[in-house]
Amino acid sequence: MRSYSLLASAKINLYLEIIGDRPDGYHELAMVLQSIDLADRINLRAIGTDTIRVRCDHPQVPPDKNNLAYRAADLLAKQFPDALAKYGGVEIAIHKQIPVAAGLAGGSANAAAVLVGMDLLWQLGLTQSELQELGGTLGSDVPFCIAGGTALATGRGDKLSPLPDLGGFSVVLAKYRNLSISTAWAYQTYRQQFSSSYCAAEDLECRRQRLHSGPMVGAIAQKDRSKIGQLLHNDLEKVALPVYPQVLQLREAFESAGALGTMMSGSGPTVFALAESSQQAQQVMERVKSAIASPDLDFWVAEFSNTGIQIFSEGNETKPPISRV
Ligand SMILES: C[C@@](CO)(OP(=O)(O)O)[C@H](O)COP(=O)(O)OP(=O)(O)OC[C@H]1O[C@@H](n2ccc(N)nc2=O)[C@H](O)[C@@H]1O
Ligand SMILES: Nc1ncnc2c1ncn2[C@@H]1O[C@H](COP(=O)(O)OP(=O)(O)O)[C@@H](O)[C@H]1O
Repeated sequence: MRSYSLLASAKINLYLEIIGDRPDGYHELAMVLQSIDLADRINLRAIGTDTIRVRCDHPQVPPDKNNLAYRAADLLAKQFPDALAKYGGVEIAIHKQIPVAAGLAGGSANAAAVLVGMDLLWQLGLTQSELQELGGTLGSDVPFCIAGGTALATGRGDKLSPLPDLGGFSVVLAKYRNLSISTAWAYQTYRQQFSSSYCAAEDLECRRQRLHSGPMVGAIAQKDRSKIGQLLHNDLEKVALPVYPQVLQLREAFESAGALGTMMSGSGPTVFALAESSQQAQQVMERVKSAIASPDLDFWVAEFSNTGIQIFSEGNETKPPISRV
């Protein structure tokens, strides 16, 4: 096969707790990550020359070496020079639906899709854990984006334990179009403000005591939707909401809109709310739209998904991914 088309799912953070510093300079985390069916389309095509080309239809996404999708292809080219010589380079076309720098892991999902797709294109035969090992060198969220579904993520977010699938949840997401939050800024600011309460890397007892993800994991095991809604948590809200009053206002509007629960996703600024059905999600969205009448606010209604990456060979297409509403 000379080309593949893939769908790369966004994620939301149902739970994000910062435990302390890590020797590698990152933060030790406990997160619950969830794939949703808001997805980018990635088309991969073998090309004659030994180059990597990226095209993307989003003005904020660099179509060059800084693109995470490019970096994923380059990583494989360096690891497997014989495959590059045998099969040639690759053209990566990215059709963005996932908003950029939004806390939804769009770039990580694109890198995950390139790793999964090029493994097929170059017939490398890598296992999922080998792909995740490679993905972890590109970004902390990439291993989850390869696996997808519902997972507990620890370490810097790259150590995954699968959790039971949470089918049947709908989710409404909202983001101010021209507002982005840098992940590095969010963690750095958290460190500046809260590092006095961090557990030291070697203090395992402190780390164990700090961890509060148990009730959320229990609620997921029981598929207790209202409990899951109540237990949503994100430590990064503590730095983002005071600095971005429009995100705080959005959170408050969702809080009053009758959803199961609401939270900022990852480093933000996207805010999401969980609903029992797509009908309830639509109602929540309409209430928030009438509470905040801003032309700069974009909304999406999506469903929880149990896959990270979906693969289609050329000509084997399915319904188009979710788009903005
Ligand atoms: C916050 C989260 C929550 O899922 O997602 P996003 O909001 O970016 O989607 C993740 O932790 C982001 O993962 P990802 O975006 O892959 O992060 P990376 O590229 O590995 O790191 C970006 C920057 O965030 C900081 N970082 C990241 C992960 C971590 N455990 N500790 C950190 O301190 C580091 O300063 C790093 O420079
Ligand atoms: N393929 C890609 N898709 C989106 N953003 C990308 C990509 N490659 C690089 N980037 C850059 O990565 C940064 C983070 O984007 P993204 O992954 O969408 O956000 P987040 O880390 O909040 O989930 C942006 O500044 C963007 O320019």
